[in-house]
Amino acid sequence: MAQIKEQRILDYVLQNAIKGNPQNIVDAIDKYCSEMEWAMNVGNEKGLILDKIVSETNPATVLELGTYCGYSGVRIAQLLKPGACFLTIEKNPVHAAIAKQMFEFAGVKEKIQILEGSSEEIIPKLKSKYKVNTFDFIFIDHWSDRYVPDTKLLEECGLLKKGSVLLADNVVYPGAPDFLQYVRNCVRYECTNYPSHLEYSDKEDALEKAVFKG
Ligand SMILES: O=C(NC/C=C/[C@H]1O[C@@H](n2cnc(C(F)(F)F)c2)[C@H](O)[C@@H]1O)c1cc([N+](=O)[O-])cc(O)c1O
Ligand SMILES: [Mg+2]
Repeated sequence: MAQIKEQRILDYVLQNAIKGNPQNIVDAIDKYCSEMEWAMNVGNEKGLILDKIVSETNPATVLELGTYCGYSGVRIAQLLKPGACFLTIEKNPVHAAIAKQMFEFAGVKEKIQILEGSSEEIIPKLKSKYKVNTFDFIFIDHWSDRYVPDTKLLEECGLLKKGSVLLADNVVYPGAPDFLQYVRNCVRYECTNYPSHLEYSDKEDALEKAVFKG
């Protein structure tokens, strides 16, 4: 038995999913986490909402905060047009190593770059070090107490442009009340709530979309 849950999820995928088939890998993670061990992947119910919003946005530049095992990274990467730039920030080196292997197995490693470190240290360097101008789509799925400070940091660093789409997971459970309060009361965002359920659970949860108005 692998020593940590995230390694067991990766092992299950490597042994049971079809290499180079992103959707099959996503389905395998969902099967393992619904039948064997719960894990904090966005899951399929919220994942289908994520897919729809990514497809509608058709982003050329994507940022994800909170890679974890790479589940949402694989979901998003398979929807991106050729040449799109996808950066994902992960603070935990063990999670980053697992996600890297997940992306390799899924065949999306050329589409997505894992940046290891904290958001507060990496976001200010994105323009200079990673040649990013602005992001078309940002998926926020890290610690909920970082949602507001990181959103403000993205604004301050000039990484948002008119029409940039921010999509935040878990705004109901575990909850991000200060984020909802911030984006819903700020004239610079147009917000939409997408009620759903917590992954692999019947608990209520929701995604919040906040479009930056410039
Ligand atoms: O805690 C949850 N998510 C936190 C997610 C955390 C993941 O994001 C990474 N991170 C931390 N900082 C950064 C950055 F980017 F700042 F560097 C990245 C952490 O190392 C971890 O891999 C969660 C919890 C529940 N739940 O039901 O408890 C359900 C969910 O869907 C969840 O996402
Ligand atoms: Mg989440």
